[in-house]
Amino acid sequence: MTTFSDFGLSNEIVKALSNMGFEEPTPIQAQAIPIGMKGKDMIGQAQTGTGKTTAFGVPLLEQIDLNEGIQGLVLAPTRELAVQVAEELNRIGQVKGVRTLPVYGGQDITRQIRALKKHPHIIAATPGRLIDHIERKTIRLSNIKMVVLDEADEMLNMGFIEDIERILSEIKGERQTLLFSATMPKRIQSLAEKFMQEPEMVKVKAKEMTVKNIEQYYMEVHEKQKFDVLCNLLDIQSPELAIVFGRTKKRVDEVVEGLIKRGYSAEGIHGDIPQAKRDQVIRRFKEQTIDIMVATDVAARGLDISGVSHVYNFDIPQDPESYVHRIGRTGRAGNKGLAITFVSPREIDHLKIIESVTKSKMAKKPVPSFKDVVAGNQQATINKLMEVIEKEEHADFKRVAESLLEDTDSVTLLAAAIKLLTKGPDVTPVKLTAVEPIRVRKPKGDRGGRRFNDRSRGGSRDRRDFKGGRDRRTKNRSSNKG
Ligand SMILES: Nc1ncnc2c1ncn2[C@@H]1O[C@H](COP(=O)(O)OP(=O)(O)OP(=O)(O)O)[C@@H](O)[C@H]1O
Ligand SMILES: [Mg+2]
Repeated sequence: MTTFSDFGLSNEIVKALSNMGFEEPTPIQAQAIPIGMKGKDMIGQAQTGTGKTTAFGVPLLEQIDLNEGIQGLVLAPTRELAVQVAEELNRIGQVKGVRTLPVYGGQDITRQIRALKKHPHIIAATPGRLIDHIERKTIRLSNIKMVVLDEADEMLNMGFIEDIERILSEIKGERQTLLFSATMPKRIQSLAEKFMQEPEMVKVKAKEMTVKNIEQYYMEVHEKQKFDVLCNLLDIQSPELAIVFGRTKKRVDEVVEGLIKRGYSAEGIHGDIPQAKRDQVIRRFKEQTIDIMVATDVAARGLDISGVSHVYNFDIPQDPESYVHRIGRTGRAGNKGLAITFVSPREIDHLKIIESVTKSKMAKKPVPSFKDVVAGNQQATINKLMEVIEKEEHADFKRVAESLLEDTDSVTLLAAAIKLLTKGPDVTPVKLTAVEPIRVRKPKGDRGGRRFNDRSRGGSRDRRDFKGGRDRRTKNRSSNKG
């Protein structure tokens, strides 16, 4: 068995990894850490949830000299991801004393400037805000030894290329550049050629782009039925935590509103929601104060939230990469997960393209019948009853129960209790604006498909959703949006 100590790491880092419960390196870690430690440039690809953060984090942390300034830089496409990467690097780096600071748009810049004065060693940033700091001279990149582009392909999709170029041009001298993602569209090649020196390709071989421990299904659902089917599934499957992906910000808002009307605890996250609120939603979701998070693709990449048992694609994703990343929010670090994609009848061709590019098959699952829903709700009640018994929360009620049993038999009493506790069909009206189905557009003389690999030319994605929200750089710097 390979262990982390086989890589010639410092005792502090080995200890930190063991404190985190990482007993052995994952395949991408086993391949990437030795190459990273040699100082080589690298392109790393491995499936979602397989530990890419630690794969680049360890060689990065090992290079840090505690007496120097900012020496490492991780760029990420979204603000939440920058925060999460910083958290993970801080956990691994703490025994050694390495400090990582997240720097992202939407957060008070003076607060960031104050934090920068405490001399972090590594910055995990979204490109737009980092450029703000470079311009203000509150961050200097002159000592940078290593740059990591996490979710590099997504940063390209979002049009961050110029920002990245600008940032890298600020870094003089020798630098090691790493580029990581679960998906590597061909376009990455040009990025690599431009910014990297003879990069090693590290790819964890897998037949499918998605991990095996995620069960994948699709349901053929008419637009108008989607909301009721979602509610039924939530009742039947009672996910520990669920992420529901919708196509647009408006869609997310409407689904959240509908879910709340029907009594679910749900909140939304998308690019127009103020950063403080976005942070709060993520926090509440992690703490399981809410158990459903409805999101646009802003939450599709990199987020690692334990307990996410179900992903529902309320709207089918625009492209195969998005599908891979969305469903990859479940089934992480070897856990099981379930992903269900709603497909309207006219989107079946689009579904086939996703299946063929990702080389994974989604089994068709029938929409739940009325009987399934009733049975599901009853089962949920029974689970709740058994949980009370297990936790011994019923002691105070024993006396009442005994006195009730003097006049009524136990089966009758229990049946009445189950009836009372079981959720009936909730038909509270919910209004959703219909979205157009995604159609496969076949270019002349082409059977379609391939072009979906290359989103930069596809252009069908709702870009408006990303403005500001995904830290896109805006012209108006003073708004501090990027
Ligand atoms: N060696 C290890 N042993 C056990 N758990 C690990 C190990 N390495 C990482 N993990 C855990 O696995 C989870 C997923 O890791 P990470 O977020 O780095 O995945 P990823 O490959 O970057 O996924 P994505 O493509 O979705 O960004 C995290 O909770 C992390 O703490
Ligand atoms: Mg990641």
